[in-house]
Parts: sequence; structure tokens; C-alpha cells
Amino acid sequence: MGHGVAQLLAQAGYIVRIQARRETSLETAKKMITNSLKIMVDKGMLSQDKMEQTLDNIKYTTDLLEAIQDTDFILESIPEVLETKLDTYEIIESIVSEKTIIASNTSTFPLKELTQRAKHPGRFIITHYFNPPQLVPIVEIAKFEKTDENVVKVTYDLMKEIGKTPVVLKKEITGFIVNRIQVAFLRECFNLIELGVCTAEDIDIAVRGSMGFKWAFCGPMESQDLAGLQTTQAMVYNIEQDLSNTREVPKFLKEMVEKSEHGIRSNKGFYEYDDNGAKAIYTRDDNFLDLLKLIQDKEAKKEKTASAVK
Ligand SMILES: NC(=O)C1=CN([C@@H]2O[C@H](COP(=O)(O)OP(=O)(O)OC[C@H]3O[C@@H](n4cnc5c(N)ncnc54)[C@H](O)[C@@H]3O)[C@@H](O)[C@H]2O)C=CC1
Ligand SMILES: O=C(O)[C@@H](O)C(=O)[C@H](O)[C@@H](O)CO
Repeated sequence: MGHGVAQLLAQAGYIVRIQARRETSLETAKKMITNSLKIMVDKGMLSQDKMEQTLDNIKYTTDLLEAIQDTDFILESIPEVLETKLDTYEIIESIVSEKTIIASNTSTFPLKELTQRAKHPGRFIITHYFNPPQLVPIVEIAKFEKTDENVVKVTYDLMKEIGKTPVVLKKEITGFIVNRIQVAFLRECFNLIELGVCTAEDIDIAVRGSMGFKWAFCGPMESQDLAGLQTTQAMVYNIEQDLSNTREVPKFLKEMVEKSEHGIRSNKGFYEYDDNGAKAIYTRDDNFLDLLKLIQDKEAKKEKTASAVK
């Protein structure tokens, strides 16, 4: 995720420093960024010059001090382990000025937990991107009662400047908006697999061609209005009582992780790969760029019509 966000900032003209602990991680980051930019160039969505400028804007280092000194904005995107994040913030706060904003790309932790050892909790904020962050339009911004208003404003403006659509949460909550919905949704996907109703592949086919088809243009709430809320009420009433309400991670998922079936990282997850997902990532990015272009063209048309009406 970190390299995707770095790419996004660099594309917007910012000088970005990526820090990782190992040279090999930095090499992987550089390769992933170059591949991602190349697809954009191949599709005529980015010039070769812009690609080179973007690559020039990114500096790589294994030295945290070198990476973060004299910077205005830091994005932490290390694994989702609270202790590791807290240790890292302690080091960061001992290096940077009080004014530096520290953003986290956490998928789950609220700021109340992330700032429990912070010297200056007011400078912390959550910018939750979606994978791949350089392409998915939304960033959730989560603040809490201690977050400085200026930190929220600067972060919001930065997200807009780099072409994202920020959604600011009104209240702090574990998992924010999307991952709460995603986990509720996944709970039922896992339940259907455990009940033997369908396979993982069946779920992907069914969802891609139904909700997945609709939701880029017509969200789940608007979809209910278009369907009719009496039907929504009947559907919720008839199905809700039959849904999984487990609070456990399913046994089969734990077993997959234990057997190192981690998805593309180990070439086996719900599907099998032989190239660490290189083909799957290419196909995903190719499709997402087509969708992004369609959305951007439609937005531009809407703006044009609105100004013509004025
Ligand atoms: N994978 C995803 O789809 C998404 C992940 N996130 C969040 O973004 C964060 C990162 O996730 P991923 O990119 O998936 O993880 P990742 O494991 O692919 O990347 C994290 C990188 O941080 C490195 N790292 C670990 N400890 C470190 C330390 N102390 N200092 C410097 N580097 C360190 C790891 O070696 C690894 O290269 C997590 O908080 C995750 O929940 C958010 C949105 C989507
Ligand atoms: O889908 C995403 O990119 C995000 O909702 C996440 O934060 C999660 O980490 C997700 O990728 C894991 O399934």
C-alpha cells in the first residue's frame, strides 16, 4: 500500500521519500510503481515524460531519519499490528517537529488506540486508502476529539489535490465505514462457503455481476430507493434472521493463513498463481483504469452540463 500512495503523491508533483527496512523491499516498491505507471502510459492515460518525472520525484531509503526529517506529512503504512505501529510512532515523534502531520493507513484501529503513547496526539490522523491506492478514488479520513482542526483541513486539501475523494467520518469507530461493511459482507461470504452453498469463485462471479456492477455508479442506499423500500423491508425481514452472527474468524480462514496460503504473496489463496500475482495485478489495474476513465469522463461531462446551465 505504501508504494501506491507514494506514487500518487509523486504523480501530483510532491517529492516523496519511501522508507523500508530492507533494500529488497525498496527494489520491489520501485518495480511495482514502475509497472503501475507503465500500464497508464500504455493506455494513453499518462505521458512518458510524466512517468519519468513521477519516478524522479520518489527517493528511496532504508534510513528512517533520512526519510522523515524536515517533512510536513508522514504516512505510516506498516503491518496491522498495534504494538509495531505504536513503537514506530514513538521513534517518529522523537525525530520530527511538533508540526509534522502523522497519518496512518490502518485498516481497523481508531486513533484512540493509535495515539495511546503519543506526545502530540493532535497531529495524528487516519487516511485509509483502498488497494490499489493509486487507482481507487476514495480515501476515508478519520479524526478524533484530540485531532487539530488544521490537521484535518491540511489532510483533506491534500487528498483533493492528489485527485482523491475524501470521506470524513463524523465519529471515530473501529474499521471506519468501508471495512465495517466489508467485514459484515465477508462474514456472510465465509458462512455461505462453510454451509456448502457455493464456492469462493461462485461468490466472485455472483457479486461482480450484481452488486459489483451497480455500486460504482449507484451505491447500496440509492439502489434501495430505486428498488422500492417495501421490498427492502421484506428482504431484510426475511433474510436477516438467517444470517451468520458469528464473532469468530472462520476456522478455514485461520487454517489457510497457518498453511501460508496468503493469496498472491504465496501464490495460493482462494485461487492459485504462479507469478506472485503479476498477471492478476496487471489485469486488475487495466480494468480499474478503464473504469476510472469512464467515471472521470462522466464527471467531466456533468461539470460541463452544470456550467452550461448556469
Ligand atoms: N493490503 C490492503 O489491501 C490494505 C492495507 N491497508 C493497511 O495498510 C497497512 C500496510 O498494509 P500492506 O501494505 O498490505 O502491508 P505489507 O505487509 O504489504 O507492507 C508493509 C511493509 O512494512 C514493512 N514493515 C514492517 N515493519 C516495519 C517497520 N517497523 N518499519 C518500516 N517498515 C516496516 C514490511 O516489511 C512491509 O514491507 C496496514 O495497516 C494495512 O491494514 C489499508 C488498506 C488496504
Ligand atoms: O479493500 C481494501 O483495500 C481495504 O478495505 C482494506 O483496508 C483491507 O485491508 C482489505 O484490503 C483487506 O481485505
